[in-house]
Amino acid sequence: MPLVSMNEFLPKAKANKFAVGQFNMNNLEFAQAITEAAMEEKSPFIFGVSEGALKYMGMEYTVAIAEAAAKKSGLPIALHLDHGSSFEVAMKCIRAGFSSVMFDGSHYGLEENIALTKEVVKAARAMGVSVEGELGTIGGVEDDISVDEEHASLAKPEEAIRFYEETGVDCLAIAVGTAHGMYKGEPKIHYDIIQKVTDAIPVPVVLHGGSGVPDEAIRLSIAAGVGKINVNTENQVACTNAIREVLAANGSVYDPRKYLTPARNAMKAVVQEKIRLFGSSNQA
Ligand SMILES: O=C(O)C[C@@H](O)[C@H](O)C(=O)COP(=O)(O)O
Ligand SMILES: [Zn+2]
Repeated sequence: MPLVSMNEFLPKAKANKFAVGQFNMNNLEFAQAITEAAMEEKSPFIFGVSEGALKYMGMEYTVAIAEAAAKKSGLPIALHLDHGSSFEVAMKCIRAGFSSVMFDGSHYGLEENIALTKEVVKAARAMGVSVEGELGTIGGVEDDISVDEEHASLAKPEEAIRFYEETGVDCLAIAVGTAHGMYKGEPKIHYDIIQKVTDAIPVPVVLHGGSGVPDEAIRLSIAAGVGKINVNTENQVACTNAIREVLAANGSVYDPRKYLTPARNAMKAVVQEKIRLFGSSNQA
């Protein structure tokens, strides 16, 4: 199966109240772990690739790995640019084979964010590629760039509704209290904002910063209208902890397969648990 746009599964997610996981791809082992977990769960999923990860893996390898995963699994998989910073980056990804892009204009004023996102939607739609937009500022560390809680700001429902109406994005990330990276305490999620936006627009709300959010908070977010959830840090932590454990037990190991296999298994377990929690098992 070729890579698909998020519109292959997000409308179904919104209608049937489940969420599709965006699991960030940082290297081959991440891609294998995510794909194996999704195959066992028969779940659609999204490979999220940040600009930093793209620089690390290289465009050709990234697209080739995602295409190989789609071909091997037969699952509906979207290859999605995560937090794309410009029209140019989005177009470069689409030309290389990405089936979905996020344009993150959240650091611009509302008018400029709308205008820039509209341009991306117009170009992407012509090529059958789905688009995610973002409104409000999500706290934490995203692709090595840190936004402290003081500068994080919640999305305003009326602005989010207007943003959707004017841009026509396929899903909308809004700041509702989650943050990128692990939490010190528990995140305070504003379900009322999710619900107000969900009731007024036909596309799902996206929850960024999915790592470390308690299961019940995830369930309540999905019930309020979240249809796509991004997870990266939990996989990074699982991967690195597994490697640390192997090397701590045997410092003379030098074959990467000896520590990357447990790392891959640990990430697969994380993804499988998330897929079950999100309710997307057997939705492929
Ligand atoms: O940091 C990245 O490279 C990706 C994240 O921004 C992703 O979009 C996301 O929201 C995942 O959040 P996390 O699970 O808290 O890492
Ligand atoms: Zn994010």
